[in-house]
Amino acid sequence: MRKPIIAGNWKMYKTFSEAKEFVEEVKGLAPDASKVDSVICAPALFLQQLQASVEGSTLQIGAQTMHEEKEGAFTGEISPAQLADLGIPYVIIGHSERRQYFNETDASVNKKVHAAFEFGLTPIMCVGETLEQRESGSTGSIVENQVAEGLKGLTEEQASKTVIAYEPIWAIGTGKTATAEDANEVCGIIRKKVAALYNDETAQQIRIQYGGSVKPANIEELLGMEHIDGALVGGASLETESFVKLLEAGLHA
Ligand SMILES: O=C[C@H](O)COP(=O)(O)O
Repeated sequence: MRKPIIAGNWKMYKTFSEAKEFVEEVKGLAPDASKVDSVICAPALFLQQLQASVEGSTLQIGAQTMHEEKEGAFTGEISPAQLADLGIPYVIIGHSERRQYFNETDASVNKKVHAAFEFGLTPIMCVGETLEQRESGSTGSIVENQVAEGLKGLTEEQASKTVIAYEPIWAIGTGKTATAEDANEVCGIIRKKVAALYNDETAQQIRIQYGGSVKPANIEELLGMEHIDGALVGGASLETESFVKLLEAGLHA
């Protein structure tokens, strides 16, 4: 039985005051951590204070990206060592917006995933196809390739601890959700690929999230699917009420 992981990705939304107020309100409402992993991936600027404010609660704080090097002359970047030093447990790697606007590639995603493990962080590695790729029937091969390249060189143990977020790019922030069946089919392809790259045990352990216009109205159906173990949520993670509902849905998955 895989533990569901519901993660909000705030992207570049919220001021620090808004973020702190949100976390203060939600931290007492997050489910038992032995049943659901509840995560907010906040802007880097807020991580230290939010991490301090969730101490002792079941709400966890994650980062939205990081550099692959431990340190160096990389103006504006944050390193895995810096995140680890703050006690941040999760980091999103290779979100489609990072791939699209910040030139991240499967090769850089792979370096970052390795760096995350080196510093004790759990990567949430994003994969997903464009609308054009879906319409041309290449979703499966695109996603399989992203998974193979992203996990390249990881040990079996590391691979089993990686969280993979399947986010069809055409469903992000558009209100268009993949049907639960379609999302499950691609998550199944991902699990099968992990089995081929490693083995069945690793494939059964790895957690796969769906992301793309997830909201309280559709999360239960998505989480009811065999291969969907959680959600990576943008818009609906910005309001306390809807985020808490998403976390509660994790309890019934
Ligand atoms: O990381 C989250 C995804 O980009 C989904 O965003 P969305 O829930 O606003 O569609």
